[in-house]
Amino acid sequence: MVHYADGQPIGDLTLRTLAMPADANAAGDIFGGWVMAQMDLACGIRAAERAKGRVVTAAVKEMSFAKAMKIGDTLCIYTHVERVGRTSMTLKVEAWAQRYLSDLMEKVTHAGFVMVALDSDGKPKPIPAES
Ligand SMILES: CCCCCCCCCCCCCCCC(=O)SCCNC(=O)CCNC(=O)[C@H](O)C(C)(C)COP(=O)(O)OP(=O)(O)OC[C@H]1O[C@@H](n2cnc3c(N)ncnc32)[C@H](O)[C@@H]1OP(=O)(O)O
Repeated sequence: MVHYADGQPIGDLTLRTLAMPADANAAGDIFGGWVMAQMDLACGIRAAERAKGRVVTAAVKEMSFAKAMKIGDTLCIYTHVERVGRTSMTLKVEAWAQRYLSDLMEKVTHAGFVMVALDSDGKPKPIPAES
């Protein structure tokens, strides 16, 4: 049973992974770019499921790093499809750290991602109705 320090996560748990020494600077802080890459992967998974096919990241908005992620923390990424347009969708993404060997979960980062569905030629394609 985990304990959430900053309210409850919004969205569905889409990805979990462990922050390793190779992902950190000399002070043990995990690089923001690594966290962002994991958020991109989570959005790719969630958006591909919704679009039922290939997607790309068109834009990343409102990203802010509220707390540091440390070596040994488990990164938990939650995604929520906030808006579905014609070929694009906007996802709200939250990154939480389950602190090393503890049940404490803290929100470290959040952002908005715009993902676009593509056809096999790499052109934007309409997102199908939800089934
Ligand atoms: C089947 C189940 C599988 C499940 C399991 C799958 C697992 C498998 C997971 C793989 C996960 C990989 C996830 C990697 C994700 C990357 O890392 S992809 C690499 C990085 N991204 C790129 O390289 C994208 C490069 N850019 C492009 O290709 C083009 O600019 C784009 C994004 C396709 C847009 O093309 P365009 O010709 O400008 O298209 P346009 O018609 O003007 O706009 C299309 C839509 O995008 C919107 N848009 C375009 N630019 C922007 C912007 N800057 N801001 C906001 N909206 C924008 C438009 O408003 C429009 O929206 P709608 O009104 O149609 O809803």
